[in-house]
Amino acid sequence: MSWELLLWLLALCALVALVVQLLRFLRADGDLTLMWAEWQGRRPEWELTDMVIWVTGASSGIGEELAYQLSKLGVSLVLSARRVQELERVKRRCLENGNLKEKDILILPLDLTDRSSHEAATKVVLQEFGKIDILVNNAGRSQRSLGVDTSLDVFKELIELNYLGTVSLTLCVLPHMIERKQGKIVTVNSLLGIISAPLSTGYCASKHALRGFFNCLRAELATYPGIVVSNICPGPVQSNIVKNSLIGDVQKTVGVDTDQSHKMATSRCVRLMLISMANDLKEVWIADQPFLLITYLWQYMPTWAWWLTNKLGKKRIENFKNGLDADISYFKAWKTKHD
Ligand SMILES: NC(=O)c1ccc[n+]([C@@H]2O[C@H](COP(=O)([O-])OP(=O)(O)OC[C@H]3O[C@@H](n4cnc5c(N)ncnc54)[C@H](O)[C@@H]3O)[C@@H](O)[C@H]2O)c1
Repeated sequence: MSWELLLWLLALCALVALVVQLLRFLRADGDLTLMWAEWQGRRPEWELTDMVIWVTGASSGIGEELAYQLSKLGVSLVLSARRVQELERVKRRCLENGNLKEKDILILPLDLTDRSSHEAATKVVLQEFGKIDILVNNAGRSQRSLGVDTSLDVFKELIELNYLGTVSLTLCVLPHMIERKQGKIVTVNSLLGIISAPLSTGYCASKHALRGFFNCLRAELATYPGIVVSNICPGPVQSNIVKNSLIGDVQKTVGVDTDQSHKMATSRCVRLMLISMANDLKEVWIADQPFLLITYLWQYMPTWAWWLTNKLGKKRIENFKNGLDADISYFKAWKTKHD
């Protein structure tokens, strides 16, 4: 074989490898660090056992699914939200399908906006289990209304709940982690804590604030390498978030279920969250396409990203005004299925 042919063959192989990697990248449903951790990293089944894990917003959606997946790992669970009956339902399912016993799950009712209750709640967990290894700040609420049609009370409520409530609970738990020089603070943020979209002015503001707070906190805790501060940033995921979203008035929510088949399955999002926790990742992006690509674009080419955001944003508003899920139909063909 001539040298020239050999070189052509090598170049062809390199091209095929590049195309394969590009296709993999396009089909990924997490950022590259997360995908690497899923492929080569530590398994949640090895890393997260024997831990005390406190999950807020455990009565529905991502928090509920997190409780189910954690209950299979042999941890001690603290389940918090406002509705005790719903938490009891989640606890029953954890006991039926997981590896935990009654004494391993504590139901701890908590309203995140009632900041005066956070210190006492933290004491209850410490009295019950003696330590808190992971705090999962998951409880939160979204918004579906144009900024111009939204009362100031809605912005206030979203900041009180998503931002101040989360910060307050974290500040109650943090001294305990500092004393032990270890722990993980895992906050379910959103891609909307990085990028922006119409109909979510107040929600985006609260999640951007949260990301700023936790990124600074992580820098301040650099002298405690055993304390991990992690931002989980999902794109659209199946849950009750849209149904519970505030519309222009703080007393009003969307209130109805819309088709969610285009969104990532809750179980897949939670599995990737567990991989992130097992590998101490600082920030992860979890989303199907096109949301991941749009986020990369925001990161590297903001001006182009704005062009695309404005195009998709028009569709988002149109969908919502037609009574559909705001994100339902821009790029159905891109959707990747993992479940
Ligand atoms: N589902 C998505 O598409 C998506 C995308 C990005 C980020 N998130 C984030 O994920 C987190 C979980 O949301 P979800 O999608 O599971 O929605 P969800 O509505 O199904 O669950 C929200 C949970 O938060 C709890 N909660 C609400 N207000 C509370 C309060 N005042 N005090 C205590 N608990 C309260 C609810 O009871 C519920 O358990 C939120 O922080 C949300 O911003 C969701």
